[in-house]
Amino acid sequence: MTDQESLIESFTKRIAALERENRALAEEAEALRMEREEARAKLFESLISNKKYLRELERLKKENALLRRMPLFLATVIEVGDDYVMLRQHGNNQEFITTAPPEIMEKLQPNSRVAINNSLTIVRLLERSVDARAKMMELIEAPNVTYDDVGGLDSQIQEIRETVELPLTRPELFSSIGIEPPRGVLLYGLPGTGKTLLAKAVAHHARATFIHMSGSELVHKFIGEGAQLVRDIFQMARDKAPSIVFIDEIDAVGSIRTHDGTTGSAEVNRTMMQLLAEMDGFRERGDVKIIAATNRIDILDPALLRPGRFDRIIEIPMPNEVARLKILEIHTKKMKLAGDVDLSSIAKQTEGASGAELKAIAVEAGMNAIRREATVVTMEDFRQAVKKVLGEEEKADESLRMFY
Ligand SMILES: Nc1ncnc2c1ncn2[C@@H]1O[C@H](COP(=O)(O)OP(=O)(O)OP(=O)(O)O)[C@@H](O)[C@H]1O
Repeated sequence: MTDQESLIESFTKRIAALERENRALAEEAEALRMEREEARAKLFESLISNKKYLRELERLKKENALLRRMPLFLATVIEVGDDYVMLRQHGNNQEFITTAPPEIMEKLQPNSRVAINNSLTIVRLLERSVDARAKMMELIEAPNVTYDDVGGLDSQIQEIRETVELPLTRPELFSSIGIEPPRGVLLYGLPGTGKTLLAKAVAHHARATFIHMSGSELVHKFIGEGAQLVRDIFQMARDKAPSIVFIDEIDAVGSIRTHDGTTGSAEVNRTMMQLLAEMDGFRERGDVKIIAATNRIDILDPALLRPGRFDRIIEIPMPNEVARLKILEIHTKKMKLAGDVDLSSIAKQTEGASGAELKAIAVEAGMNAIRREATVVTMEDFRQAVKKVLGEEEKADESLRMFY
């Protein structure tokens, strides 16, 4: 082969290779073009569906706004399942099963309060009311206070055991004898004498839920909501039964002074009427008991004291010397006391001190020891504590005298 011929042959091969390469590139370009077309078609499709979704969203928003404007009803959640909610409607107490949008559903819990529309669908979770209710009451499953923590109230403990504890723990005793179990008691006495403590101890021994509501908070903090809150509290007591509803400062709700004809008094009266209705509705439900407490039995509305409302009215007295010693022993049980500490002599010197003040004396004596960086509490720590706790009160009394 001549040089020229071999040159031609090599060119021909090169041309054939370039042609193959060219074809491959053209095929690749075609595939890319197809892919781009497909992507463009998909984009177009999603733009259309996006528009459709936006329109649907707009429609749902309008519908939602409309639903929110329509009168809504109140209900309390009883049970939450995976895809259902059981509610009890306020007012008619009807129970039913419904659903809620996922964002509400995940926040629902038993006892949440919700707004429902005409078709009984949940449209809102009412956070504020629930918060208010949670703030105003203390709920303890079974308080860890026992009768041993209560000093000097033996006969009162005995009475409250018969009227509150026994009907909760042994209801059959009452039904077999054929008498109606007591529904509740009223404790009255000066501040700090152990009324709350005693109520908690009963709840402990009866293994009952302790629901604490403050009469004065009910009236002063939750203006306009009192009656509803009373209803809610008793509903919760029924849900958490066996339970004890402890109404502290009941005089704030049920005092004779609340009948002065003002708007405020009408509101307090409504709360009081609701309370009486709840108490009267208790006849058949043996597993919810009421313990009410007051420092001012003298101003209590006679309607509350009428027979049949409270089964016993129990006085919680100021502790005498024996009781004061018992209370001091209770509150110094865990303290390291020096050999010279004579609790009986402290009990003698503290005439007129309440249980709460005796506790304050024990705590203050402990603080004195800590301040001295000592490891035991001495009689001198107690002497100073008595002076501080009871002395300050005298000073306070003196300053009050200016107003007499
Ligand atoms: N009899 C008592 N035995 C032991 N501790 C007591 C006694 N009385 C009061 N205390 C102590 O004082 C604290 C306050 O008492 P508590 O709240 O029970 O009084 P209260 O009668 O309910 O007062 P208030 O009428 O002001 O509500 C108790 O937690 C307890 O530590």
